[in-house]
Amino acid sequence: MSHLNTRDLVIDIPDRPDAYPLGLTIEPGQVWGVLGPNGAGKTTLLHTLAGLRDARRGSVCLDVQPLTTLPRRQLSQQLGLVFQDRQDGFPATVLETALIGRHPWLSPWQMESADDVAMAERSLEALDVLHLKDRLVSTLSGGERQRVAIATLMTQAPHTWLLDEPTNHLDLHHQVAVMKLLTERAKAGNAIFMCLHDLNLAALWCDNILLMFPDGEACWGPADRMLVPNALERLYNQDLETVEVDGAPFFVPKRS
Ligand SMILES: Nc1ncnc2c1ncn2[C@@H]1O[C@H](COP(=O)(O)OP(=O)(O)OP(=O)(O)O)[C@@H](O)[C@H]1O
Repeated sequence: MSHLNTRDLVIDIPDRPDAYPLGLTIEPGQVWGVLGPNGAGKTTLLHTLAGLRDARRGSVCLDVQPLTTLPRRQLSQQLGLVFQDRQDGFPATVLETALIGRHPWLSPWQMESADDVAMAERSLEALDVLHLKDRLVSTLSGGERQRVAIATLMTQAPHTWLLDEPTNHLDLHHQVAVMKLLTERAKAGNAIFMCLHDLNLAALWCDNILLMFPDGEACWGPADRMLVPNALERLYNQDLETVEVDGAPFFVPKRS
């Protein structure tokens, strides 16, 4: 299995000075949470890790091979991305959308097999949207669409999963279900790297945390070392109260 890693990576945010260089190794079995205020560069980082944006400096590698030298198809067998926003390019059903996840594994013009369909259906079931498989994606609610996007990534079955705010639009039950699913995938050997806005979901489910500050500073490491009130208050410019629930910290914003 390939490890996604960065060497002295400086993401490219136009008109901003260089941010702190990132030297990350995203190991199989790990669940990473990326936290930071709006505009800190979380999505830019994710897109850079996926090879969709050029870095300003440094490199992103799968093992020792720079992403830029890998054919797109090979890359999408190794890593996949759930975007923060999606546009419906053309009318497609939920099942057809999930099956797009198989494209990196098929040759040009090859039709999906019964195994591919079964895999897509298993993913839709895991995300609790199988009952919607014949519906047009354009008719779904925000949370249903989000779950279809994660099911599509699951159908793609890359080693490394990059997710931009995967719990966006999800109700509480489905937020927990998705975090559980991601943790299970990590236990099965996948590497999970996601941007989150919910500190408490990060505290409950992530074992590694990257904090991205608006001035370009960054720090990363085990969750218990990163999720400390002082750092988080500075990160969000927001006073926090911390309580412990089931052995995990729970952060509540102070009203004044
Ligand atoms: N093509 C671009 N041209 C100019 N500025 C850009 C471009 N793309 C992104 N930016 C800016 O880069 C900064 C980082 O954006 P990014 O989407 O990575 O932040 P984020 O941390 O994901 O924010 P959010 O929490 O709001 O999703 C923002 O200030 C954004 O306006």
